[in-house]
Amino acid sequence: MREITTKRIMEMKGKEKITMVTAYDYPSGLIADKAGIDIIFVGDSLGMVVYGDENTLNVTMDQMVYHTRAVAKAVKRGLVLADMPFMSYETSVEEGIKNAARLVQAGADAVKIEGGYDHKKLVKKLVRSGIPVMGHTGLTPQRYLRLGGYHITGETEEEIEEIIRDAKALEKAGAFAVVLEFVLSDVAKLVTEEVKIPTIGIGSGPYCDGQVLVWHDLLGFYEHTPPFVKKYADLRNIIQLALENYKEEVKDGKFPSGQYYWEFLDKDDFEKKKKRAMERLSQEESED
Ligand SMILES: Nc1nc(=O)c2c([nH]1)NC[C@@H]1CN(c3ccc(C(=O)N[C@@H](CCC(=O)O)C(=O)O)cc3)CN21
Ligand SMILES: CC(C)C(=O)C(=O)O
Ligand SMILES: [Mg+2]
Repeated sequence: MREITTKRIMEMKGKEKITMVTAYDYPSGLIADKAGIDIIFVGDSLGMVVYGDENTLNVTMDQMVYHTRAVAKAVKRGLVLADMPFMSYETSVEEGIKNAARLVQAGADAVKIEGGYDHKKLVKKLVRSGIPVMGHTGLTPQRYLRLGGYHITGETEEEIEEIIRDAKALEKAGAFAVVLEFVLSDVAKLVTEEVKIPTIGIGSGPYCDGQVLVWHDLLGFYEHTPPFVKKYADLRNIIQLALENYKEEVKDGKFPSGQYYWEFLDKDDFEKKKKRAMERLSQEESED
């Protein structure tokens, strides 16, 4: 059992801000855990930031299982959360349960689904089966085609109603928290006040109970990140400089220098062994 449980996350509401970051492999899981992040999240943003797709719709259960396993091996303290990918829970409650179980068996402590009200039956069944669930409302990227892109949410009264309805349905069904993605901050504040479960914001302002960002965005791997991202490091530039340096040193014959390779100390010994090896080779060649 890891130190951070869904129970601990729920108790943090109103007391301590919840921190969450995505991770997709062993080294990122290790670093996020060592940094003391509360929730280490294998998001389906995987499809975009790791696999280079323009949306998250091509991510498969097999990919989520594979990446969850790598992250789970690294994380000792934080809560490991895994996204349910597109069409892994929409077809039926049974399908959703089966797929959530695969993520748990790969090492996830909880799963996240997009939506709330539409999936209350699934959430209830998962929680009863022992699988903690996080919901997700506001901008739901798995509805990319219907939404026609990634836009801010909560501007109309219908949208405000839908976001609150989702959050309340999730709370009632037993979800332990809800992500509010790209929601106007006034609306995110209202939702945070209206439900007892923690709200975790991304692009939704400071009134949420916690914050989540995508690994590649906050570490500066891209030029084009969503407008709500603060870049805490410029790793793309650091990595590019390191690679250019490596390239130059190889081209100039500076790498590898003495400390990075090994040679015979006794050159006579080498000459003897070389002679015998070469003789054996020409013997074999004449036999072929
Ligand atoms: N790397 C990454 N970071 C994310 O935060 C993230 C993903 N990928 N993929 C899934 C969703 C999609 N997200 C996004 C992506 C782009 C915008 C964005 O650029 N919005 C622009 C244009 C919106 C419009 O066309 O109206 C904006 O200025 O708001 C917002 C949220 C957030 N999520
Ligand atoms: C943007 C976050 C909340 C997400 O769902 C993901 O990274 O997949
Ligand atoms: Mg996601």
